[in-house]
Amino acid sequence: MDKIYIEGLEVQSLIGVYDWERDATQRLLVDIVLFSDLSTPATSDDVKDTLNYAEVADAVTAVAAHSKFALIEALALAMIRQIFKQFPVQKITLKLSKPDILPTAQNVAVEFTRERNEE
Ligand SMILES: Nc1nc2c(c(=O)[nH]1)N=C([C@H](O)[C@@H](O)CO)CN2
Repeated sequence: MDKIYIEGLEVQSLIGVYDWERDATQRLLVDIVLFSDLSTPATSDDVKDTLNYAEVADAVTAVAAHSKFALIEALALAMIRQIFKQFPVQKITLKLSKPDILPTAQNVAVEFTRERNEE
């Protein structure tokens, strides 16, 4: 299956388990793989025939901005659900990173792969 990638998308969200995380938004990074047959847009050269990655990035950014989850797991799945709601994609892999949170680790992240109707 062909793929569209969105890598290192920076978003802001109110996220975290602890009280001190509930006052200000934090920087998160999102990596997304959209599994989609790209044969038609590759031939037509028309954005109407494909998943517009700019629109997907906007949708995910909005989910982050308007949510208040404790866990990055919950936010990641909410992002996947919104993509399935708005776009005709059959399968998604989404990795959500919280890179600024642990002083002794470069990154922490969760990753989900889901197919439409199995979230
Ligand atoms: N599996 C997870 N573990 C933890 C999370 C999380 O979202 N998923 N979050 C926290 C805190 O909010 C963390 O970011 C600060 O220690 C702890 N563990």
